[in-house]
Amino acid sequence: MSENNLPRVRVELGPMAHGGHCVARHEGRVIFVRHGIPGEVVTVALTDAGEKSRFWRGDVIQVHRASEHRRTHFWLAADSLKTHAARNLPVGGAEYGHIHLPHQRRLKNQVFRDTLNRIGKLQVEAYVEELPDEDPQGLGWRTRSSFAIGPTGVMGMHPHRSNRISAVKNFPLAHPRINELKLWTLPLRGAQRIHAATSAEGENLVVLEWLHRITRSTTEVVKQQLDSYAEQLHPVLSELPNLNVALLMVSDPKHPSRRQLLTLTENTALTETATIDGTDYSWQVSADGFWQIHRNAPATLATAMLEMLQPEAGQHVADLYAGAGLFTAVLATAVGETGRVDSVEASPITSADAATNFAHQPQVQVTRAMVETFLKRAKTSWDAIVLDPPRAGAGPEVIAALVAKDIPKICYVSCDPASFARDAADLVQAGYSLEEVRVFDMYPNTHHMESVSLFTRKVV
Ligand SMILES: C[S@@+](CC[C@H](N)C(=O)[O-])C[C@H]1O[C@@H](n2cnc3c(N)ncnc32)[C@H](O)[C@@H]1O
Repeated sequence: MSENNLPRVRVELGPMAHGGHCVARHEGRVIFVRHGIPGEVVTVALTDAGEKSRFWRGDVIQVHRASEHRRTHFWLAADSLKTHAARNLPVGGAEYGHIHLPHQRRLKNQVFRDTLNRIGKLQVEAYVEELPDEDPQGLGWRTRSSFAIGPTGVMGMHPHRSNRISAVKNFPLAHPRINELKLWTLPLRGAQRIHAATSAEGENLVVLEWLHRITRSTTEVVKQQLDSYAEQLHPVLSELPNLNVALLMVSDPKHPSRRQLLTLTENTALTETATIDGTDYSWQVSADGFWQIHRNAPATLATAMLEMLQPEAGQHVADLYAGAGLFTAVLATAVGETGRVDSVEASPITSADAATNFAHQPQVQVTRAMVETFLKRAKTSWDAIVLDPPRAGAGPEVIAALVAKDIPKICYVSCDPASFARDAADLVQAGYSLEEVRVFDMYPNTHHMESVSLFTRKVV
């Protein structure tokens, strides 16, 4: 038994797989092992090892033959060797932190290539690119971070696939301005989550969240709770540096659209800015609206999209899964007032941000709709589209609708190689060529990556 009283096995680690674990075998069973590096010989504490399970899961707790690419983890809370030795579990969110950064990128290369081959039967050579102005250790890039709050008011994070909360203060992947807020010193007891963000302009945002059923009969109770919490928080808020937006939010865990808010500041949204292809842009992004989390992601992704799609003045294009309109803004500049951009987003909050952001650009039409529904209703087609779906990907229904529209160029922005491989295979099967793929190390020290790809309609 390990220090955590978990059963343990000694194995040699095989290749890195999609999801951030190495694949190992023990007595005929597959084990998904986190916190290792392919080729290492390690002892694994089994965190999930049901007799009937098809495969097991575990964490490396001891290294017998170390990879030359192993380094001491930069963060104790996520260090598997040290947390297990202290009878604890590593928190998620920095599961590649024990690997030198260049080797993290080599592993992501291999995972991207293998996933596209295994799921999509596509042969793709991609080189994982570092973002401009990246920290040498890959730290301090997250402009958005969320933390759990325990029953005693302690701020923390969850270990992988666990409900436990391990206390956390400074989060090395978070932007230094988020750590400077010292969120753990706030009176947090009673709340369930705290979210923080810092904009490109250096303005900060804090949202305290409670999970609570919201019905007609609880509305008044919830309001009283928020008012009483606001009284506790008011004196502390003035101490927080550059605080631009502070919000208390109660969300109904069963009905995510039911929320009650109390705003403690004049503003309810951050202003994000970026310079792309020589033009300065700004976007309003609401406290709980979507924005890319790496500080250099907006400019990097939008530039890659422009280079691939090369939209021209007068064209009719669409930005699907548009969020607050990162790609919409640069597309609107490219097509100009004689062109048209359809910007489609399902979230009411983020779509309202987009409506505000493009209120004075007649060439942009913002539509709040599910992409599936929008495509079914659309009577026209487009010269080119951008597709930036959530992790689950666009899916067969959307891909089939796009194929039916016979769109010459599709730029697919993806944060998940597996769903991208499935959708890419469907596009290729339907007659598109995968012309170009770029993969970005947009989430250093985690297993995640982002890709931007261009598909063109084959001329027959
Ligand atoms: C990965 S984000 C991209 C947002 C934007 N392109 C950006 O870079 O800021 C995906 C967006 O799709 C939205 N979304 C998710 N499912 C959707 C659907 N079925 N139809 C429309 N929008 C959806 C989410 O609310 C989110 O804003």
